[in-house]
Amino acid sequence: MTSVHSTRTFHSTPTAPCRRVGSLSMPSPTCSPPPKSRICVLGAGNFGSCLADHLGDSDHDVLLWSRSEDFVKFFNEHHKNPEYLTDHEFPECITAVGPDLPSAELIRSVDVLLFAIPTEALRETLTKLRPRLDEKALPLFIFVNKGIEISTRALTLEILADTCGADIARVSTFISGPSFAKEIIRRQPTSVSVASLSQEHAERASQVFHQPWFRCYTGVDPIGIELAGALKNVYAIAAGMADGLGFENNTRATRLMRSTVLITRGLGEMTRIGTAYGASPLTFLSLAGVGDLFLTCSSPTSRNYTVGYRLGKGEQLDEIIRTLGSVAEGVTTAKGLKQIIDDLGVNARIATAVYEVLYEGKNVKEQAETLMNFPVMTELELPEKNPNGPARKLMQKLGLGEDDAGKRA
Ligand SMILES: NC(=O)c1ccc[n+]([C@@H]2O[C@H](COP(=O)([O-])OP(=O)(O)OC[C@H]3O[C@@H](n4cnc5c(N)ncnc54)[C@H](O)[C@@H]3O)[C@@H](O)[C@H]2O)c1
Ligand SMILES: O=P(O)(O)OC[C@H](O)CO
Repeated sequence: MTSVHSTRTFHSTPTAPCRRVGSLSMPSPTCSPPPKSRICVLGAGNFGSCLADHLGDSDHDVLLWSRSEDFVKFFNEHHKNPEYLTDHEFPECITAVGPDLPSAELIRSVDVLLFAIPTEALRETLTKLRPRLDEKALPLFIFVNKGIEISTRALTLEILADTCGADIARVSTFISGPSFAKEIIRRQPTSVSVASLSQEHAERASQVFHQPWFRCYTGVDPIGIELAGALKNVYAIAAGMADGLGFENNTRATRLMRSTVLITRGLGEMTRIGTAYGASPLTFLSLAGVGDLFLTCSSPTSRNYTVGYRLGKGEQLDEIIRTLGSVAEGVTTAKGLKQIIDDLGVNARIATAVYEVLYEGKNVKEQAETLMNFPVMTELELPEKNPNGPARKLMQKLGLGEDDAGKRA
């Protein structure tokens, strides 16, 4: 078995921090600052850009890869992103690279590869990167996407195993939690879940990101963390739909009441699906679980909530996607999730209703009425842990046994 990352020591040049704190005045870190790392962020959309900015501020050397030649030129000249977060001025220590994917030489020179591209684009990107990886000097792999691949229903952990192999997947790390790019860029306090099958790698990734304004909490249930991040987007679409419908009264208090019910019922549903899948039910109480669900279901800043809201107002999905200007992963995830729900035989009425609006042309108002007309039901039910669930099969693909899965879930 290849010893992934074992030969790698992080760059640790002790330089004076070039930290710029945004609108919020934050105290200096109480812990010692993380060693300076060289990081390549893949994806220069909203999230890749804001994380590059945060990491640059945290005194790391940052390369920001984009597939657009125009972006690379514009960014390096003006230190601004021409398409996303356009008002923000980025620190000069961030260099844009691209449009070709990072070369083997560039990858050998970095400590961290941070992937901030949509889930649907990952398989292709990782497949192309694989031949450029030097197994003796692999960087730390970190992923922040929140989705399920439509055609395979795979989580990123599985996409990674398929494209880069189990050794890399076992030590890759997933960051998820309530975190809007627009707020991170303004240094609003943010806290996230950081999970890997390897606690050591989750801790390393956390050291790279952790600051008083960006707090990291580690865990070893990446399957649960990935599911939570992907599923909350589907419930955010549902919450947006409910608010878009308005039900005659759309005061803030009424909207809050609607989203509170959806969040609570959505959390139960997410936890049921996750448990049947083989994740730990506890993971859905994390920042990536209920934390992100609360944020995304109750904020118009969310693109997924916005998709739902505009559907509730009667707009067509094609038109919403065409004009959104950014990815809403809940739309594709709803499709993969529907297959997972059917395979697992889990009761997931909200996610199913969202799927039927998005892909079967069902009417939003009728779906809401159907949900509200279901008879009395047991409020909380958790399926038995499924010993043959998808998580177990994924663990086997990663060369890990039942005991390993059991310890984590
Ligand atoms: N924006 C947020 O607040 C936020 C927060 C947490 C997580 N995320 C997650 O981060 C991921 C990226 O989101 P975002 O907000 O940056 O989206 P975005 O739409 O703002 O940007 C997506 C980026 O990915 C690139 N991209 C798309 N397809 C690609 C392909 N085939 N190959 C290479 N690059 C490709 C685009 O060019 C763009 O730079 C999503 O999975 C999202 O769920 C976003
Ligand atoms: O804008 P959304 O709906 O993709 O949500 C962004 C983040 O996932 C919120 O944590």
